[in-house]
Amino acid sequence: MDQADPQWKEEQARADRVTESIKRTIGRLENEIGAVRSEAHEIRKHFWDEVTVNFSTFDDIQETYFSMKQQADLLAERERTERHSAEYVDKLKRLADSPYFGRIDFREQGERKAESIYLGIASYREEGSDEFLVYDWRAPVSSLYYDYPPGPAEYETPSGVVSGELELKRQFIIKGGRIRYMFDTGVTIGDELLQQVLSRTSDSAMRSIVATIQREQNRIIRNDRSRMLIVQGAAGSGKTSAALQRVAYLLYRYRGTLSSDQMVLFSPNPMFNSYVSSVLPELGEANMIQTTFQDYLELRLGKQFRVEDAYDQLEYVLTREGDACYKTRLAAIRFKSSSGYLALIQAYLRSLETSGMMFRPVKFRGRTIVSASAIAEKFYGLDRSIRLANRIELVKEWLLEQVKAFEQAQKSEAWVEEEMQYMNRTDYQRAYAKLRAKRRHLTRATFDDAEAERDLLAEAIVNTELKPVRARIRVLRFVDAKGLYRRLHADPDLAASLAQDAPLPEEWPAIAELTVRMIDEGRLLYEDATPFLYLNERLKGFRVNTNVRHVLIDEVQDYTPFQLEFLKWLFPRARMTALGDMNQSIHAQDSVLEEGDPLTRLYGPEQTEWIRLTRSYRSTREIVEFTRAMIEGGSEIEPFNRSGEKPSVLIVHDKETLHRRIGESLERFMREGYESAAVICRTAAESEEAYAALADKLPVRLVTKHTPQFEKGICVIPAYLAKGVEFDAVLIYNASEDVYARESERRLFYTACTRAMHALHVFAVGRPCRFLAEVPAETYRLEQFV
Ligand SMILES: Nc1ncnc2c1ncn2[C@@H]1O[C@H](COP(=O)(O)OP(=O)(O)OP(=O)(O)O)[C@@H](O)[C@H]1O
Repeated sequence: MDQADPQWKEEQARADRVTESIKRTIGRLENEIGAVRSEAHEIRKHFWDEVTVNFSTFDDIQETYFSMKQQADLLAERERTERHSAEYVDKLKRLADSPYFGRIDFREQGERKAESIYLGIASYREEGSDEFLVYDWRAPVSSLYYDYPPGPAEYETPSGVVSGELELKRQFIIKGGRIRYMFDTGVTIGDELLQQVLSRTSDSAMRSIVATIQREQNRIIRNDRSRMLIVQGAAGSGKTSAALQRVAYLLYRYRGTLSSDQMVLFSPNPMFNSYVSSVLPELGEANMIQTTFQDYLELRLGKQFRVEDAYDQLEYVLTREGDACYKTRLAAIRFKSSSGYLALIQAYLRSLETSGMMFRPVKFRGRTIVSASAIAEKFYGLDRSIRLANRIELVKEWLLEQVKAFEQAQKSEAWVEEEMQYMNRTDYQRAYAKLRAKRRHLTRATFDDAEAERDLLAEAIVNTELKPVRARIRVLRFVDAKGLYRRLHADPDLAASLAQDAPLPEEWPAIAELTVRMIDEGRLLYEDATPFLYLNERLKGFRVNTNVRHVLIDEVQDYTPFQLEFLKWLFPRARMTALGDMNQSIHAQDSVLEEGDPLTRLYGPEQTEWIRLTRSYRSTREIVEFTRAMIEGGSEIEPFNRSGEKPSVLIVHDKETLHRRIGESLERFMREGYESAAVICRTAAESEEAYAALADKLPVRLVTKHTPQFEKGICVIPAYLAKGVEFDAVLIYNASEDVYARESERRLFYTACTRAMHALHVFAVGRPCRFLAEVPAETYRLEQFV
């Protein structure tokens, strides 16, 4: 449709009316905010004038308290009103620029006339009017827009299903109040608009997809039945986008009972956090909590061990093939990430209920207050039906009592006498004042009594000195989780006797030896971090977070069954949304998305729902046709109909030519107006090499695991850090057969190539790797440079 069309004119006239109305409301609200702000200012200024302060009697104190509280409440109320109105004004300003993106005409069954419903990022109606000029995209009726082409349609409301006929579906792009594009859609929604949206160059960050959400994505966004929602979707199929829209939807659907700090998104790395952080604010919502699993591990284990991170583990796998322990390490990663190892640890925990617990003695100044064996005796003397963690709690109380008895006995020890001699006057008086406060019956006369005085001071000294002992007991330091984990590896019979259902891998003796060596060096390998933490928490009682109601895990294929089990324990009141693509699992372990389906087992099939996404929106048809040929089952991936140039495979014979050609491609991409390009490398070391070769000719940035911010421009990045993000143009640094030599790197390579939106250049020094050899020749252009 073009601007001369009478319908276009009609729509523009309506858009003008709506924007004018919104602007009027903004003006009115801004005045109101001004008034409330100055009222709050006045309250603050005259706060004490309005408060009667009198502390003479109990009644006066009470009155003072109430009058202060009244003033404070008044102030808080004004501040709240101001904040809410300001937030609403921000939302309205966005609406004034682009009030809506869709219109549906829906005729409800039994009605003669259809109602026109306009959809935008928030609802809007004029004050005093019942008519919604704009409906929030999350309102029940709005789902018609996403779910149906014109024809019979229905939508769910809290009070039941509403059926009828969708007579029109129209899409708009409105900017600055002007309609830029307008389409009526036929069969599927959004194709034309989606074309528009997808063909532009990338911003520095991810955007909301509110105007073009697809039907399958809408199922993810509005799903509020299942405890566990698993989304298995092809690269670029909109998993992350749908997850973020889902957060916005849930905040709307459960407004008043659900807030953004009750939702947590687990991201693959900190840079990804910054990449997605503007989507929710763009929709006028506050961001959920964003974190990484690594952050959590560091927080919990960082004091006890030097914990290897996921990237160092991956770098090891990719670069240290010649290492003496390489095979052992690979076997360790595979086994320790499996459900079999989880079962082994669970069997170990069960066995500890009857025997084998390890404790550390409670000591003070080199003397044992309670020995490890006495603790064990107490522990196993307790009723065996009590859970491990509860028994440990009881032992804790018992130990504190033992320390109390010990404290009494210590008062007459020589060291106490000695300490007393060294006490200066201030310490002395302070100790006395403290004791006096504690024991109100203490009188001056008692203090004069030398014997009593000595006794009291001795008590104070012993008490202070024993504080750290009690603190250690309270944090359960007497439970030797490290020793227990070590023993599982050090005692060859133990693991074998526990692993009855799932046999140990044949490399177990070597794995066990490696783990013991690491623990003795104060180190914990990444594959041991979560299992160790799991054992520790199950023994000591999980520190759970009951506030969180929704946990979203992106790139779930890179999690182990352990980590997922862990998150389930950690957030006992949360629903989980797990999004992933098994073709993008980059670690050496089996992916949870395929290995015996541990994801479904987590909450059981009744509470679990799977949604599959097969359409890829990120890349052009040509790029999808090229990349999908690299993976098994790739033919199921459907490209969205958007064309671009064919990917290029460029073969060079030396690094010098490689760097020159990469430089030329990059210059061309920038000339063509691409805003972001990435030279994707296999490892951190290769990234450094590429960066060193390119940095003096081009404005490139090197991305490392510490890079916090996603920015546009050109970057050099290892493949595993490019997970989840996208670039207008991607250049694979060196896809030669000696670089990507192993079958196990297929998915890493695929992940790297699928980051490209519009252009993909794959370089290879010498013969290209096997993954390229398998791709049909007609899907790419081959260039050779001598
Ligand atoms: N319905 C949609 N409308 C417009 N753009 C979309 C839609 N769905 C996805 N996209 C775009 O496709 C690109 C890929 O989306 P997203 O990153 O969410 O996919 P993903 O499945 O998480 O990808 P990956 O697994 O490869 O990281 C993004 O640019 C996103 O904006």
